Amino acid sequence: MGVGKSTVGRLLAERLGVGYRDTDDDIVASQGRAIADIFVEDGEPAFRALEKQAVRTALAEHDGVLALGGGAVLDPDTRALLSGQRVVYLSMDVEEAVKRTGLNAARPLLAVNPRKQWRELMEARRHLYEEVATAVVPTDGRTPEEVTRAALDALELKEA
Ligand SMILES: Nc1ncnc2c1ncn2[C@@H]1O[C@H](COP(=O)(O)OP(=O)(O)O)[C@@H](O)[C@H]1O
Ligand SMILES: O=C(O)C1=C[C@@H](OP(=O)(O)O)[C@@H](O)[C@H](O)C1
Ligand SMILES: [Mg+2]
Repeated sequence: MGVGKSTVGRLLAERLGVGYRDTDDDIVASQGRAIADIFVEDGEPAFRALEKQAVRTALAEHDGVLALGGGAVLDPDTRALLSGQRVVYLSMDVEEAVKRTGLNAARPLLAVNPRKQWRELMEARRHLYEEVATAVVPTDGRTPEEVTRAALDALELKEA
């Protein structure tokens, strides 16, 4: 969360001259509610079910760059769908994460004690990110443009 998937995903799509899509945006559009409201009103399991369907639909319909939410990889079927795709894992350390997400109430899982929550989520998820990734791109101390360039290099893709 907060590493720059949505920001860099959009830039990467621009550089490649392909479309961009973000499963969180798809969920917000189809539900007509913010992510935080879905968590509060329906709970996390309901959000994960929507997310699983959103990823499945986007992977079937969309040919370009797709940004996922940080928890999408928790679902084993989603991880299976990602195999055979180019998947970039953007990484950062906890202090950078707190800077990027600190004052933003849009991420319900970081609403209370963000530093501790972020560390715990990463401990639980890091191996899943590593499992699905075909490229790992560190983002600490890099601008979104620099991260995008590093992602293009890691994927061995050229700008359009
Ligand atoms: N490389 C970066 N350096 C500094 N800030 C960044 C960088 N990438 C993204 N951000 C900022 O961090 C916040 C979270 O970015 P976002 O793209 O929404 O992350 P994600 O989709 O991974 O949660 C935004 O305010 C964004 O402008
Ligand atoms: O990591 C997570 O569990 C989540 C990440 C968020 O997306 P970003 O990773 O784009 O912030 C969003 O899907 C939701 O708040 C849950
Ligand atoms: Mg995002």
